[in-house]
Amino acid sequence: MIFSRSPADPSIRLLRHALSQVRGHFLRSVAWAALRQSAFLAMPWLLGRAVDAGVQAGSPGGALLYGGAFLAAACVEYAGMRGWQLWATLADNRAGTWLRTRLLKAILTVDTDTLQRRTGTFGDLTTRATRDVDTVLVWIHGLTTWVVIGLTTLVLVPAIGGLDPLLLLVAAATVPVLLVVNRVFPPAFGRRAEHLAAAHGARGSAADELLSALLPLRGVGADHVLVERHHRHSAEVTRSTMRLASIGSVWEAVAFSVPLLAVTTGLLVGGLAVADGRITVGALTTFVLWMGTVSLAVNAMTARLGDLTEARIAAGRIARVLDLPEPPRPYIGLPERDVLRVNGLTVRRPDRAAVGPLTLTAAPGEWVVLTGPTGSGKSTLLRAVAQLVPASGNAAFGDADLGDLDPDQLYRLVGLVPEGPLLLHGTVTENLLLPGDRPPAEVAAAARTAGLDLALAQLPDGLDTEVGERGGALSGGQRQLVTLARALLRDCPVLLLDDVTSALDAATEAEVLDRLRAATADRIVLFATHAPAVRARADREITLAAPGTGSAEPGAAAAVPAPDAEDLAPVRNSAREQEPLHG
Ligand SMILES: Nc1ncnc2c1ncn2[C@@H]1O[C@H](COP(=O)(O)OP(=O)(O)OP(=O)(O)O)[C@@H](O)[C@H]1O
Repeated sequence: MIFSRSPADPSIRLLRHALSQVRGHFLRSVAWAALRQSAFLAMPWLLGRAVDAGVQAGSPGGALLYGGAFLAAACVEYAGMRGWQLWATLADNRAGTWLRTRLLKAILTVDTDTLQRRTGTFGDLTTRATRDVDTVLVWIHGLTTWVVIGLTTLVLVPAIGGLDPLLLLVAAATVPVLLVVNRVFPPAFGRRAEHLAAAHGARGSAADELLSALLPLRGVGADHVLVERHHRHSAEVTRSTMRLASIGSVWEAVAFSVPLLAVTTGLLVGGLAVADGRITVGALTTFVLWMGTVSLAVNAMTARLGDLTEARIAAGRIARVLDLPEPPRPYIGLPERDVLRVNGLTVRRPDRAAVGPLTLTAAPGEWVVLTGPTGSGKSTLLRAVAQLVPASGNAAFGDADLGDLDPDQLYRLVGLVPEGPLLLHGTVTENLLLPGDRPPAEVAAAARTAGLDLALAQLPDGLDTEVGERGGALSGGQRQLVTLARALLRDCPVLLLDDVTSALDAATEAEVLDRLRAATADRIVLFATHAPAVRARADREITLAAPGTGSAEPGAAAAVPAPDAEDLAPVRNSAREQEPLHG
């Protein structure tokens, strides 16, 4: 039924795509399900024949023969069921891995602004990668059931008609009732399922925030706000779950009672037919068992319709993230070192003052400081240079526009160290090697350049020190040094450093900056900061205007020479780039 929908619908497109990834496993599960259902449908007939041979014809040999055939069919049914479930499970597992891998790739390659705009929020990415993917997998797993339902209809319509047309009429009478039931319930079920998915998403965000911000907010006595917010979202999840369950239970109960009523009616009608001698006791036995199968098939159909409704909603939520990445770009030949040219880079966000424009040219070995009032856009512009935020204007390395590069190639070229250092649970070394393995000598050199050796001297296990949850077992300054060393290990020709020394004491900061300056003699460094020590070591400085006050003309954020250490009066805004101080 999914295939009848418009392929333009992203959720249907995604469901189809996920299914096509596991076509082989799915078809095998279909074959096993068909085998299982054939045996399952034959069993009532064989039992009926055994009853007739034994009871009606008084032939123990015949009863034994049909009884044996019944057992053989039961064995085939058992084997078929195992094969069906095994291949269906393999199919949904593989589809899950494929979906999660795509989702993670998409999240890693897309900029956070776009992600937020398209998905509405950051936090429920977790829900998309877990609950939503699982919902799609339930649908894939249950899809084979349609084969079972189809086979049951194909076989049982003529078979029950062959027993007695009146019995077929009783069985057929259930169909319009079920059609009505399945027309009434899915829309309401779908709306409530959507509400539940959104509630899970909001709770995911609240949980994320609770984990990441609990400590800082506890410091100002506001941690209860996070806890209460999480409770509120949890309560909404409970309410939505109950609302969905209440309609789901009515739907299932109605769908279950209709075939049961049909069985009861069938027994009455069948009993009369036996009394009239129109059918045998064995045929009545067969009919009653087959009606049980009809009841199972109807239940399964109801459940599968519910799965499809939920899977479409979940797939739509996943598709909103998956549709984000740009098509893959080919690798292009690039020089090891070249000039960085930023031309009119401007970030515009809804309801916010534009940030930029930023225009600059920097040659290998140059340090350019980006300074300006709080909120003037230093971090945003660094992220825009790194292509992590959509921006107008452009940034190029030599002749290559950074926006045209494959993300992997881009991040070998441009290393961004963001303002808030992020470490993962593990040792210092493990955190340094997150981007990839490097020889110990290189790790030691990067650690030294970043001044990590100074910090490590205070730590019990040096590079093997455990950093704790999100680096919480290190000081803020130590965390900054680890993230700086991690970026240095990438040996990128362009380094974008966002206030990476803000948590260091003056002496450590001076030492780290001197080492960094020496180690980046052939690299371009763009440093966003207010720090006098950095500004004193820079070749040039670009001062951004306060938010909302900048000129719309390119060059409003232009470069001026960096001040000397002792001459750190506020720098002027200038619309022209001035001569560098050094080299
Ligand atoms: N994800 C976002 N969505 C919308 N606006 C944002 C986002 N991130 C930052 N901004 C806004 O962009 C502006 C520039 O922020 P940015 O962090 O670049 O400033 P900054 O100069 O680095 O500030 P600071 O000196 O405080 O680090 C601010 O007004 C900020 O509120």
